[in-house]
Amino acid sequence: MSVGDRNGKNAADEVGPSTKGSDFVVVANRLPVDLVTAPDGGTRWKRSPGGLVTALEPILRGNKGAWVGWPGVADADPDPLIEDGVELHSVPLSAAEVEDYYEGFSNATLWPLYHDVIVKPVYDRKWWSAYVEVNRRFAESAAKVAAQGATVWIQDYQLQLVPKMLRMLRPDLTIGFFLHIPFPPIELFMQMPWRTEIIEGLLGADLIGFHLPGGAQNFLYLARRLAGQPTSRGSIGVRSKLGVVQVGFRSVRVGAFPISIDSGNLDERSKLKSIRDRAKQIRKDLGNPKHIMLGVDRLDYTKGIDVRLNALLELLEEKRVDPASVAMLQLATPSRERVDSYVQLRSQVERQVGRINGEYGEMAHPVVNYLHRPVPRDELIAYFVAADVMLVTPFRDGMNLVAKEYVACRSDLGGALVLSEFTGAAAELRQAYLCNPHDLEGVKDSIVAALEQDRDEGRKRMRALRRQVLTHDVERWAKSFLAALSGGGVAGSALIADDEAETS
Ligand SMILES: Nc1ncnc2c1ncn2[C@@H]1O[C@H](COP(=O)(O)OP(=O)(O)O)[C@@H](O)[C@H]1O
Ligand SMILES: O=P(O)(O)OC[C@H]1O[C@H](O[C@H]2O[C@H](CO)[C@@H](O)[C@H](O)[C@H]2O)[C@H](O)[C@@H](O)[C@@H]1O
Repeated sequence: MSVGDRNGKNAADEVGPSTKGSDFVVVANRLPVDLVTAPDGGTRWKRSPGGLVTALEPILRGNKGAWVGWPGVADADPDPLIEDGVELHSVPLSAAEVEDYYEGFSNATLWPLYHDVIVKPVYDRKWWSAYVEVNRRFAESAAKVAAQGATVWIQDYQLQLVPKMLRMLRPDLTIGFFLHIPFPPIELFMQMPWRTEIIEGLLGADLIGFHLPGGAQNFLYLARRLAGQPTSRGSIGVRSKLGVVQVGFRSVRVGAFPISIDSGNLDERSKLKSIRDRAKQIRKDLGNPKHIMLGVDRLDYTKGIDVRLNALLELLEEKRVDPASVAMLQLATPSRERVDSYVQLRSQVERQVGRINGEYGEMAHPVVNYLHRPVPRDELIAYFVAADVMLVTPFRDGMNLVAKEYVACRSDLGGALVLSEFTGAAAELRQAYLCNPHDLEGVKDSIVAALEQDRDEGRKRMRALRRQVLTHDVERWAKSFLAALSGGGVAGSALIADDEAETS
């Protein structure tokens, strides 16, 4: 489905946006579209249904829904597309805004700060101004699109000021916010020069969702401390026991809603003969090694790609792994390529791959096969089916959907998952080979344990992992958040003010 070309509309989609507005609006940094080059050389917009879109599409369709977001390219402003009752509204960004709001404040300030300061966050006043300005534009766009009394669901760290801005423009709306990345420990968040503005921005929502109870708990503390609002005490549960911040007459609820994937669909696709055959072919192409190890990530310093490569190098050096018996495949999707730390990471990873292959590879048989590009969905599923050991070793990750995707694709109960304790997924996938990415010896031991696992032990682990992933899919995530937003869920009771909190 196309979304209009760069300068005009696609004939099929020449329908104006709804005049009364939408009853359900998703606001996210990105629109679910890609700019593609057509055979005639022209550029066109094509829908790109990621996990979030898949989860929300039925709700969007059933509720005269709309999606507000940036089309992902500087200065692009495609006309609204309407299909099956879902409208896509673009928020255009200039090249300077992409630099200051997206690459700068979002991805060189917030991203590293919220990921345990793995690289040093940059605090730049110009970037902050751009962040405020772009958040205002998103809020204004959502305010125009939403019908009277509509529900608006704002996504992620790029848009933390939108809840408050939108509430001021449209007090009639029900506003939800979900943070897809970790909410940092209090002492790290306190570095942020604009910390109070961010907390107050989020408090414009009626419900603020995090992946894990710990993030929600950190937020409650900061709402007391920085915004001076009384909050509930008591622990927050997973999809239960919500916390409360009292903001004047409004009760803002805070909870943990771990995201997931369309696990049923992956499970089904992974059983297709075409995918099974492709998995066999991949093994053959890799020289029929005894073990295939796989990494699938955006090329991001949070993902610990360097950790697993270091672990593999040492295992080869120590002869705990035989280079003739393993092949590793590392897929690394290019990401945020103009941000310094990402440029450096790419050189580092490519140096490590070169070193391992230089020392341990054979002609036409490298130990590490490295692809710096995204691969088509079915090809990725075939890699998951082929991989004996899946390596997921982030230093910090909000959830990590790749870990869940691998499990969903293993209906054969084969394979083993090595998973960092510092991912959101580790809270649910307890039967993985869990490891601490800061402890290289521990990572090496986990890899060896996964490579050498007994077949029955492996099947037992995979069965338990699959039970979790297949019963907790992305639809359940969306429904549980939206049910809580519309008034469900158990709120914490007693409120606690900052001065009491300090002494209790
Ligand atoms: N090289 C690749 N080719 C295709 N899809 C990829 C590739 N790398 C990552 N993905 C997909 O991108 C998504 C990444 O999600 P996740 O693991 O949660 O991390 P993040 O959102 O931080 O990148 C997954 O759905 C994964 O399958
Ligand atoms: O939009 P980009 O800058 O290209 O980045 C891609 C997305 O990365 C982040 O993903 C996070 O969300 C996942 C789903 O909740 C979660 O599993 C993962 O741990 C997070 O890192 C980011 O949060 C998105 O906004 C980006 O679009």
